[in-house]
Amino acid sequence: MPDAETIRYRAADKGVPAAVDLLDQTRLPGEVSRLVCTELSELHDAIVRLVVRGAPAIGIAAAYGVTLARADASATPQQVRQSYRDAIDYLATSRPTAVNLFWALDRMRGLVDSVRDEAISELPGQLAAEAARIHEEDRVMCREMGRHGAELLRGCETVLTHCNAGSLATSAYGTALAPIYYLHEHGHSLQVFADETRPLLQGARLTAWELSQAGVPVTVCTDSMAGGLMRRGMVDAVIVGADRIAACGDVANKIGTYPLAVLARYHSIPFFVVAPTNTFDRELESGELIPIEQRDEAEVRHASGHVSGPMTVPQQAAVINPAFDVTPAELVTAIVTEQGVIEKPSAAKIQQHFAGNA
Ligand SMILES: CSC[C@@H](O)[C@@H](O)C(=O)COP(=O)(O)O
Repeated sequence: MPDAETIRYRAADKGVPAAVDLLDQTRLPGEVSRLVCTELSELHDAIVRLVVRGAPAIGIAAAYGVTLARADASATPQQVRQSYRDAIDYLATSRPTAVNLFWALDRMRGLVDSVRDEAISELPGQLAAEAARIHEEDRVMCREMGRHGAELLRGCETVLTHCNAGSLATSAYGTALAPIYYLHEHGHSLQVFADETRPLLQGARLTAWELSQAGVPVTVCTDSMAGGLMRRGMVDAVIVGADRIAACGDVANKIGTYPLAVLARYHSIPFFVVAPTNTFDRELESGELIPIEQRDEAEVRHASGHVSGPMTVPQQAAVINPAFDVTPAELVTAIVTEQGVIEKPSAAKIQQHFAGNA
C-alpha cells in the first residue's frame, strides 16, 4: 500500500482551526502533494474536484469536514446545532452517487440532533471523535473485505479492475484491491490489469500508482482493450468497487463498469464487486433509481480531463459525461462485503446477508 495516507485530520487546538489534510489525487502520479482544508468550502471543492474520491473516502472526508463548521462564541445551542446542520446539508451537495457520503453525514447529523443544550460545548469534540470512528471502522472493513475476497480469487492468476477502488479510495487497503493486497501479503501475487478509466484515468493514474508502490505487478490497458484481453484468455476475473448498491443487487460504479460485466458474462469470467455494507442503499429497489452524477463536459473534451489539456473533441460536437453506470445484479457473480460473500446477489440474498449479521 502507498505510504501516503489518503486522509488525515488535525483537531482544533489553542486557536489553530481543525484541518482535513488530503492526499491530492488530482496530481498523482506525477506529484505526491497534500491539500489542507480548514474551510468547509475548501473541503466541498476538494470532493467536487476529486482531490479526494472513491465512495468510502468521500464519506470519511465529509465526516471530518463537518467539524470545520464554525459558530460564534456567543451562539446559542440552537444556533450551534444549526451551523453544523447547514454544514452537513452543504457537504451533501458535493457529489450525488456514492451513498457512503450520505451515510457518513447521517451519522454526524445523529450526534448533532441528539446533543442536549447543557452539553453543547462538547459537541465539536464528539463530532471529531465520530468522524475518527468512521475512519477507523473503514480500516477494519477493508481488511475484512480483503480476507473474504481473497477466497474468491485463490484460483486466479490475472484479474482486471476498473477505476480505483484501492487504498486511495478508502482509509487504506481498499475494497476491490483489498483481496489483491491480502493475497500479495500472503505470498500470492496476482497479475493486475488496470483499466485506464476514461475520462479521468483513475485506473492509469491511481490504481497503477498504488499497486506499483506496493510491489504488485500491474499492467495498464485502455478501456477498449478489455474485451480483446478476455478473448485471448488473459483475464481470470474482473473485480471492481461500487458507489451504491440497490436492494436488489444492482451496482452503480465508475462509467465503463457495466460493459465489463457484459464482456465478462460473454467470456464466462466471474465478475466480482467488493463494497462495505454502508455502500448499500436498501431503500432503493432498483439500480435505475440511483442518481448518476453528470460531470463537466471539459473532462471529455480535453486530453487531461481538464481545460488545460489539448482539445480532443471539436467545439461543434456535443459530448456527454455521466460519471457512473449501473450493472444489473444478474451480471454480478458475487458481492463481497466485510461480513462475507453474497453469491448471485438478489433482493432476498441481500436481505438475508443483512439479517444474518444484524
Ligand atoms: C472503493 S471505491 C469504489 C468506487 O467509489 C470507485 O470504483 C469509483 O467508481 C470512484 O469514482 P470516482 O469518480 O473516482 O470517485
